[in-house]
Amino acid sequence: MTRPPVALTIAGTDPSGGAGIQADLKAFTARRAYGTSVLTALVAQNTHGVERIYPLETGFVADQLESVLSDLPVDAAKTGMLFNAGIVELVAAQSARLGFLVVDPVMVSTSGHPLLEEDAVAAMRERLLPVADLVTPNLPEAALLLGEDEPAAADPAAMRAQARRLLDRGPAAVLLKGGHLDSGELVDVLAVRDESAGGVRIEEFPGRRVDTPHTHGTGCTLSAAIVAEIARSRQEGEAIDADGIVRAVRAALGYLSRALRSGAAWQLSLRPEGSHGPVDHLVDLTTTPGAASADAAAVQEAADAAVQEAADAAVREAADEPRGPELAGPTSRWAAGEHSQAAWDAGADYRRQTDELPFLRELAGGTLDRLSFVNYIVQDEHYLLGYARAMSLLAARTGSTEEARFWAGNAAEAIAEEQRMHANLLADSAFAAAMQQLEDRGLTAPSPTTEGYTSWLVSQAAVAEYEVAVAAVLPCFWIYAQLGKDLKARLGETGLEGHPYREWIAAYGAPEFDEAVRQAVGIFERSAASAPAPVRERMIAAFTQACRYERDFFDHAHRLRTWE
Ligand SMILES: Nc1ncnc2c1ncn2[C@@H]1O[C@H](COP(=O)(O)OP(=O)(O)OP(=O)(O)O)[C@@H](O)[C@H]1O
Ligand SMILES: Cc1ncc(COP(=O)(O)O)c(N)n1
Repeated sequence: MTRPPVALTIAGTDPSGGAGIQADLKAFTARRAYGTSVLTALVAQNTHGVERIYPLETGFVADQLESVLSDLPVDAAKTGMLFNAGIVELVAAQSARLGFLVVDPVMVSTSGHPLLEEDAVAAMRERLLPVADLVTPNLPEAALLLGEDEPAAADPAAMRAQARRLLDRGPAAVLLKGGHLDSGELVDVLAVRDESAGGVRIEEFPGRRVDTPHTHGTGCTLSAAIVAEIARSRQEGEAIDADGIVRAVRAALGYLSRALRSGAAWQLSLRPEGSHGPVDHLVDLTTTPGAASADAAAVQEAADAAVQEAADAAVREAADEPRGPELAGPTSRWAAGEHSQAAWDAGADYRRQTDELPFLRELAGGTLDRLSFVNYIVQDEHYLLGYARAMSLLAARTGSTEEARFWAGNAAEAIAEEQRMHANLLADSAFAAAMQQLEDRGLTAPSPTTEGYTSWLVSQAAVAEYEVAVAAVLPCFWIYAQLGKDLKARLGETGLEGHPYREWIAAYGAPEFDEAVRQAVGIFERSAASAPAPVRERMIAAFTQACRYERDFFDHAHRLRTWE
């Protein structure tokens, strides 16, 4: 029996999705934990501030908690906005059932609105702090937890001292967040009980400030990410000692930093003036392909580079700098590491030639001749069957259950796609008429190019090294995803409306397809990383050859090329 790690958040809502329950659930999901939630207050707020708070009855908060705890094995939990003393007391009383408990002592929103009643601060200090495994105050919250007259720490030395004093109040660890420090260099200070380190271990996490107003919900996101890390460790049976806490905090800070940098270039609010937007909670899902496969440090680096690249691109775009004419850029968002990036680079010439083909230009412009398009679809149907055969062979050859499942699933999906395409074509009378013309001209059998490409794929899948066979099938995933994305970006929502080839473009630009591409690139990267150099060379050669076939496939379909 398997189950995912289970994380719980007890907090208020943010309908604009940047903070509170909504941020927590996104962070849980992005960090691969099953998210559950108990609401304390409904809050009308957005990136400009809090409008109104509608607290829920303590009894109803207790009922929700019971619904979750009586049914699900919560590995770790966090509290956010608890709003009043009654709810703080309730959570403290239930703390033993919450797994590893992170208390984010939310008191005031970024916009300055109180999120905790004054008389609840004492309950937080006396009842919740002592039972917490980790408390994550920002600078003003730490001061208030220590006492009414305590000044907020203004430098790392004062932060260390306050973190130690908070630890004396009972929690197992304190993460004092320095987001409110008045400097370009930020530091968060972690104090953890650790007998092997003489009682208390202090870790500092320095970081550079991201120059952005979009910090709404950073505290919520960070504590939720820590909970997800710890829930994963606990579900895997690890005890959470000082090392475990340090590791979880470090991983969560890395994620937050990527999310902050990725969201920094967003302009989400309809009224940008004075808006504090959210971070990009999903950053790891959209810019860290192959995350599960490669080694953690490399992934972190690749993710950081990818986020930086995306942020830079967005900034360039905002500055209206002229951009190159190419559809597909030189680096791909899907590259999972050096090997997949090297393959992508090796195929660059063929991809550029593909982008410049009349087929794709006319397709984007909606001027592509219907006969050419239908011919392409008919050839693609033949192709998909060959492709499915190649992937079935990969499923049969791999030693990994996970990879077998991936290839077999995609083989089945390719056949289903072939059948869908066929049905869709025949359902549209204009396309059906074009199909009849093709039949009349004897053009419905596999063309020499289709025959060549599919036979080559099946032979690679059958007799080349597994790694090389993976490389041969990869461009079909990757090039299509890139083309779909580029075409969609080029046309925009309005450009797609009423576009004659809308469905085809939408299918390849769809997020579901992204995930398949991410996995296929991940398998390639993993295979290459453990392959000897000559095999790696053959992988690049096979990848390039498939890119060349992709180019010819579009071109020859366009030109209705057939047997002489
Ligand atoms: N501009 C920034 N650049 C980089 N990191 C930041 C920035 N602002 C905040 N952080 C980081 O975000 C985390 C939360 O910081 P902060 O001290 O602002 O907590 P908070 O006030 O509880 O957050 P919130 O904005 O949700 O209220 C910390 O790890 C902090 O270092
Ligand atoms: C429900 C809820 N919980 C927490 C915060 C704090 O987030 P921020 O300080 O970034 O506004 C918030 N605004 N709303």
